[in-house]
Amino acid sequence: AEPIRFASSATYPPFEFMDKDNNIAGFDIDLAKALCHEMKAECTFSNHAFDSLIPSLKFRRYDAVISGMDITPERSKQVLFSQPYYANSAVLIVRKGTITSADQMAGKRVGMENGSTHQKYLNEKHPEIKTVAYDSYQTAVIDLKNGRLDAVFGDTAAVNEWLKTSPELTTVGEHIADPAFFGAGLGIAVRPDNTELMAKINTALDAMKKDGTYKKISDQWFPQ
Ligand SMILES: NC(=[NH2+])NCCC[C@H](N)C(=O)O
Repeated sequence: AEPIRFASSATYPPFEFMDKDNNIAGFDIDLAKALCHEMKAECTFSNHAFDSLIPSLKFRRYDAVISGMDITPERSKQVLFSQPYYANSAVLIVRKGTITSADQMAGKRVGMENGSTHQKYLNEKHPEIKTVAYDSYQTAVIDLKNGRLDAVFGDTAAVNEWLKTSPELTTVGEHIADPAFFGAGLGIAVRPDNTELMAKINTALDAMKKDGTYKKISDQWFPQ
């Protein structure tokens, strides 16, 4: 059988990142590997810029995208999403002792990844904030630390991971989960005509949610 080629943007721990041995790793990767085991399929993984994932999926460079990707109405016009596999929310981070409340954000420079739902949300809902687009969240966080940005806006689970290694940063304001922008959770995407693969993925997800495999992987990456 042909392998299933998965693509991710591996700059977003704990979802996907390059580990110290330069292997792609993370919650999404472990989940995809378990899915492939369940589907009795061979899987490969590759790393790309986040904003190229959907266009290259359409060009058949790979078969599926798993990349901390929100299931949004807009993306659903271009790709077919699986059932949600993770419920998320978004939050702002700043350097401690700078901004203390979300109502101080007017005119501030906020970084986020190009093509992300966070970018779209801020551009549409908060035109008073100056958005700065980055190739990857990793670079945005570096610029927040060195003062080129006032804040970074990202998924809560990813933000929590950055905070672990950046004691000088902290969250500010509420967690945002507006479904019009952030959808119904994270999903795996395939081409719209690939209903066969999607049916297999959803069946495998159901089985893994039922037999405890999903919980085991989730507990490992998101310890309570
Ligand atoms: N692997 C990544 N870099 N993912 C970024 C995802 C950001 C956000 N959850 C979105 O769907 O737009």
